[in-house]
Amino acid sequence: MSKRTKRPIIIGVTGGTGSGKTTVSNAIYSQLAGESIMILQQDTYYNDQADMSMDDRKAVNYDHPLAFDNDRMISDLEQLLNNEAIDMPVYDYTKFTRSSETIKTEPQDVIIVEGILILGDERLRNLMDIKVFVDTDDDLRIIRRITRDMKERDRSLQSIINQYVKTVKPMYNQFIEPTKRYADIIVPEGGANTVAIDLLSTKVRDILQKD
Ligand SMILES: Nc1ncnc2c1ncn2[C@@H]1O[C@H](COP(=O)(O)OP(=O)(O)O)[C@@H](O)[C@H]1O
Ligand SMILES: Nc1ccn([C@@H]2O[C@H](COP(=O)(O)O)[C@@H](O)[C@H]2O)c(=O)n1
Repeated sequence: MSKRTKRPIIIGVTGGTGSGKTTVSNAIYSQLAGESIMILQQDTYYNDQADMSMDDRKAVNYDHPLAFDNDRMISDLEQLLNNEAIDMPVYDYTKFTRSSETIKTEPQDVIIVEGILILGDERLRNLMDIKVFVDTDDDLRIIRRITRDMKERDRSLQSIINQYVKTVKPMYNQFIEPTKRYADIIVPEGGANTVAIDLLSTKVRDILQKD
């Protein structure tokens, strides 16, 4: 596989929590195995909260645009676009902050940018070639989130319900759902939508082959 000389292709994949963004991104990644491709998750760019107490960290509204360090994410993306490696942050949900380690990440021809609020920032939108909104019913999303957060993010059922009612749902309605209008493609049902995943992978392969 030879590397392209052109600017990398950036695909933005957004949608509410539990909609299937990670599943869709991983499916596109797998379909394009053999190509030069990487995934950059917005979650790893949550603000660094190492200096805050655990109680204060738990009280943060993680579904508000100000919870993210978009400046760093944009600067990392620009570095990748300039063909430079980045020190990608690592996020630890169980500690509610970034880990002290970073992962040295080389630039790739295809960059999938995935996260709940990536289309809310015009600077991020302007970097994307294809913008995808994964659209899944709210009831399915909360069911999936409960299962996942109890298993993978060390959360209790009660804490998930409290957070959902207090911030996750209202912020989705206020900040995330309205970004659907910026999407080029709306994918119902997320990872189960193999037709949409095939179409997206074919489109990206097509762009790569034309260069
Ligand atoms: N179509 C599906 N059917 C059942 N479970 C799913 C489906 N898609 C995703 N999941 C599960 O739901 C959870 C959330 O999916 P994920 O892709 O991580 O969503 P997001 O990244 O949007 O939060 C994960 O545990 C995942 O395995
Ligand atoms: N410390 C944190 C950080 C984020 N969250 C929640 O994660 C959601 C976004 O990630 P998805 O994979 O579900 O899209 C977001 O809704 C935050 O509420 C958290 O609970 N704790």
